[in-house]
This record gives sequence, structure tokens and C-alpha cells, in this order.
Amino acid sequence: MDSILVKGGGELNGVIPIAGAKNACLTLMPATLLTEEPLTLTNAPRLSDIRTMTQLLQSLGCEIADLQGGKVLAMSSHRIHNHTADYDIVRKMRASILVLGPMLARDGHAVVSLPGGCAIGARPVDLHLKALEAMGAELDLRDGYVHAKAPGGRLKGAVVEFPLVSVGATENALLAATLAKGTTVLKNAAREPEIVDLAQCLRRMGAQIEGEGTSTITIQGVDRLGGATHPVVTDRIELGTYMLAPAICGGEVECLGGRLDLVGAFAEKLDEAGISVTETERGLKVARKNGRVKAVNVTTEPFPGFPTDLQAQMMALLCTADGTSVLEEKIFENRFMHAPELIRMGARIEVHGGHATVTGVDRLKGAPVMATDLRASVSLILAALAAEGETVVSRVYHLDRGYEHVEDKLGACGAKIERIRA
Ligand SMILES: CC(=O)N[C@H]1[C@@H](OP(=O)(O)OP(=O)(O)OC[C@H]2O[C@@H](n3ccc(=O)[nH]c3=O)[C@H](O)[C@@H]2O)O[C@H](CO)[C@@H](O)[C@@H]1O
Ligand SMILES: C=C(OP(=O)(O)O)C(=O)O
Repeated sequence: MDSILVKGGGELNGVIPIAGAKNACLTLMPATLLTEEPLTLTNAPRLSDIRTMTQLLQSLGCEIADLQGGKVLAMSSHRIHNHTADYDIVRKMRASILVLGPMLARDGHAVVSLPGGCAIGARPVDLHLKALEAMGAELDLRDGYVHAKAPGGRLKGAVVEFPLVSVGATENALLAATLAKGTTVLKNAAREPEIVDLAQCLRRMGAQIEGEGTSTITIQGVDRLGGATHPVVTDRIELGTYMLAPAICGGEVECLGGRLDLVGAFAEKLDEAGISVTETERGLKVARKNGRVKAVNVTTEPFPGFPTDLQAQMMALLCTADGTSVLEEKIFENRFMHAPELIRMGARIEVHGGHATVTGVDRLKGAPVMATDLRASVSLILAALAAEGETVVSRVYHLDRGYEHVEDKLGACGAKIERIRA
């Protein structure tokens, strides 16, 4: 298993290009299952999660060519020859459940392994299943798999009101509704930019969708969808992560392709903490020129609130802030596993249920630490960049799920960071 060695202490200055969004790409890729015609995604990120989704789609019969070093994914699902998403692939990545809606919508049947829990929480998929049931699907849970059928071979439009906001359930229902007979209305739908991106791509393929980006999405089902070429939206979580690098270390970094509308609530917190964020022609410029960061309180919420996927990285910043901050995690029940690792680096953090109280210290100190999940791993790297001495972050396979070329991107801004290959 690879690890990352960081020698901390210096300022960061330079530019960092931001990739296409992992979480958008993972929902755009299954859209290929809705059409016999080619779907091409440009601005795709080069990540292990994208390779896992590629493997899963290929196992179902899709042809996928990754061009330009993986930045372009040319997909073609002329025929789905296998309708079973196997546990061996699904267990690696929860987003695999997103093949259920499209397969069911196109061919009227699908079998998909249940993804199981994960380190940050139990993460059930009941809302995905209830939405598809409302659209007429008959579901049977057997041997760890969901066996799904659409009576008469086609889903039908329905009004689906989600009891809580779920990004994945909104995506699965939206994908499925494009080919259902009649109108589907999704209420209390997620408003994340990745949902907007998915709706835009589906519309390019011929889908009739209104209201994406609001909490009510209306889909008029069509008989068939065609091919399209679509650029994946900028990764707002990668963007937020790299915006934190100069905030923690000092210096000035311009994040190329960054947009304030993608990170509004997060940028407001940076401003409150005393970090300057300005829009440039090419992206967002972030600087911490003088003084210590101020303590701020953060509560994670569905978009447009502060994203749970930036909570760990924000905690790394607040570890050296002036004063005491409280972080409240409202999306996942077990998303503070980075706290004990940050404490190993000298942070003062107390976790009580869904709250973490962080009292800033003058300086963190390097230590051997272990990544427990994707965003935890990058929070440890951010902390290490600001810490005195050396830090080795192990289990970085989590990091590779969501960040491409981390060492190169941070290294170009002056960070002393290298990968130790196992
Ligand atoms: C691949 C992808 O896009 N992942 C993102 C997606 O995950 P994901 O789509 O899994 O997250 P959801 O928005 O569905 O989860 C929100 C909450 O709803 C719960 N829930 C969800 C579905 C369900 O059927 N039943 C249920 O109870 C979850 O356990 C969680 O507590 O959104 C999360 C919340 O912004 C992000 O942290 C993830 O990075
Ligand atoms: C939790 C995340 O991803 P996933 O939903 O794929 O586990 C994430 O991107 O931070």
C-alpha cells in the first residue's frame, strides 16, 4: 500500500488546475445505459473510482474507450448483455447502485448487489428503492441483491417525495424517469451541482427535464434517448480542498476553473475565518497573507449548505485557528474519523456524537497517521503541509479514489510532498 510523505512548514504559492467532478462523472457514466447511441464525457477526472465504474459498466456490456489519458470517456451501450451488477465490483464503490435505475428503465429488469455500509456511515439505499417502487418497479431483496422488474417492461411516471434529501436517490430516480411512461415529479430533490450537470447531460440526450437545481424536478418520460457529448462540471470538493491549502499554509494559490457558485457556503466560512477569496478570469484566487486564521463554526448540510465532503479538510484548517470552533456533521453519523489522527499531530479536538469542538493550537507536529476514508486522507495531507516536521499518511488508496496527481498539484506550489510506493 502506498503512503504519502509530507515535510511541512512552508507557504504555498502558485496555480492548481481543478479536474472534472468525481461525483458528477459517477452519475453521468451510468447514463450511457439509457441509450444505444454513444455518450462521450469530456473533462473526466482520472481516478480509481472512475476506473471502478468503467469496469462495472463494461461487465454489463458497455464499450468504453478512455482517450486523452482518461480525460475523455467514449461510451457506447449498444446492448446490455448482462443485467447483474456483481457484489465484487459494487462493494468497492457505493455509486455502483446508480446503474439500477437506468438498466430498469431501458430493459425493464436489473439485478444489483446492495452496496453495504461504509466507514462514514450505514448509508442505506432505501430511498433509491422506494422511488423506483413508486415508479412501478417490483423489487425483491435476495442473497444481498436487489432483483428489480418493471411490469410490462417499462417504468411509469410518479410523484416521489423524498423524506430527506439524498443526492444518490435523486440521481437514480432522475435517470430512471427519463424513459418512464408519463410524468415524474421529484419533490425534496437534491440541488447539488452534480444533479444539475446530470440533468443537462440527459437533456442533451433528448430527455425532457425541468427544475434541476431546485427541490422540485419534473421529468416528462420519452420513448428513447440518443447520444451526446458532455463536459463534466468542475469538482467543487477538489476545488474547496485546494482552496484550503494556502489558507492553512499561508501564501496565495489560484484554482483554475474554480467558480464561487459551486462553493458559496464554504467560501463564506473562509471569509469569516479571515481568508481572502477573489474571482479571477481563470478561476478563484485564495490568500492568507497575515495573521492567524479565526475560529468559525460549521454545520454540514445538503447544497447550498456547507458540504459534508469538505468538513474534514475544514477541520484541518481550524486545528490552528485562533479560538474554539464547533463543527456539526449532519449528513453522516460517523464522519469524524480524521479527528483521532489529527490529535496524533497535536490538535485539540473533542468529539461528542455529531459535534466536534476544535481548539486551535499554534502549530501542529508531524506524525505517522492513517487515512480512514477519502476526505479524511486529504485532511491529513493538508494538516501535514502546515505541521512542523515530517508526516507519513498511510492507506492512501482512499485518496486515489478522489484526487488525481495530488503530489504534482501541491508540489507545483512549493509543497514538499512525495509518494512512497509500496
Ligand atoms: C458518489 C457521490 O456522489 N457521493 C456523494 C453523495 O453520496 P450519497 O448519494 O450516497 O449521499 P446521500 O445524499 O444519498 O446521503 C445523505 C444522507 O441520506 C441517507 N440516505 C441516503 C440514501 C438512502 O436511500 N437512504 C438514506 O437514509 C444517507 O445515509 C445520508 O445520511 O452525496 C453525499 C452527500 O452530499 C456526499 O458526501 C458523497 O460524496
Ligand atoms: C463520500 C464520498 O464518496 P462516496 O459517496 O463515493 O463514498 C466523497 O466523495 O467524499
